[in-house]
Amino acid sequence: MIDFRKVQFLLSAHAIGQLPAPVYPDIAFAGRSNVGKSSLLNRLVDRSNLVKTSSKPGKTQSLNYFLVEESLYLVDLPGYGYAQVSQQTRQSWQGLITEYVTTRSTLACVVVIIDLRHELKQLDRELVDWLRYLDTPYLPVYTKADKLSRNQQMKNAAALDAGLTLTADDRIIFSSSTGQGLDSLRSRLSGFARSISVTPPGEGFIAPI
Ligand SMILES: Nc1nc2c(ncn2[C@@H]2O[C@H](COP(=O)(O)OP(=O)(O)OP(=O)(O)O)[C@@H](O)[C@H]2O)c(=O)[nH]1
Ligand SMILES: [Mg+2]
Repeated sequence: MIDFRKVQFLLSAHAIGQLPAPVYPDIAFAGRSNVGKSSLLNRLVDRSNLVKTSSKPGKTQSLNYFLVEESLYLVDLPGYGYAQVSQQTRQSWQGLITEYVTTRSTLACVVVIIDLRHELKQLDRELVDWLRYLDTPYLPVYTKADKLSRNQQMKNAAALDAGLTLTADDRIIFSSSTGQGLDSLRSRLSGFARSISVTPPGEGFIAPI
């Protein structure tokens, strides 16, 4: 399994042209603004503050790349569905994410992070439908589980599963606060990372003379 703790910040991309060379698989983290994407990333890599989090929505505004163990990129995406930013800003985020997901050939998985406390939101549904349509691998993660009793967790997860037409095996119940679901998350993401082949740096095609 990949050691997610061997991680370093690489770069922040505000345009597709700024992405790093596709020499490792990408795992991207998507979800509504303030759902806990950056917190999940910090828990995944076992750092309290590698990725900046905030109680105010709209914190992450670019594609933030982290490199794990010279083997994998983790990509923190800006959140969607936050009404307090201007229409123009929202559309430029949306445009960047759309272009990223549709063109990044080494995208191994989009982790779709959903708040376990709430009913399924239309934007979450649309994201999952869109990823299915594109045939892009994705992993739903229901987060903030620590805010609910075990009973309520099961009840809410079943409702989200039904809304997304998933079974319990297809998703993970998670908490960044307690670490619930962390082992499953790491092992599923290791599997996704192995599922696509990329050309590692230094092993590019050499033209015959
Ligand atoms: N109790 C609890 N709080 C959480 C959890 N995950 C995130 N939070 C809190 O939710 C708030 C938002 O977390 P972030 O990780 O910054 O959310 P984000 O999705 O990256 O937000 P944007 O970058 O603004 O889109 C913060 O106050 C976190 O402390 C969790 O699993 N449990
Ligand atoms: Mg964030």
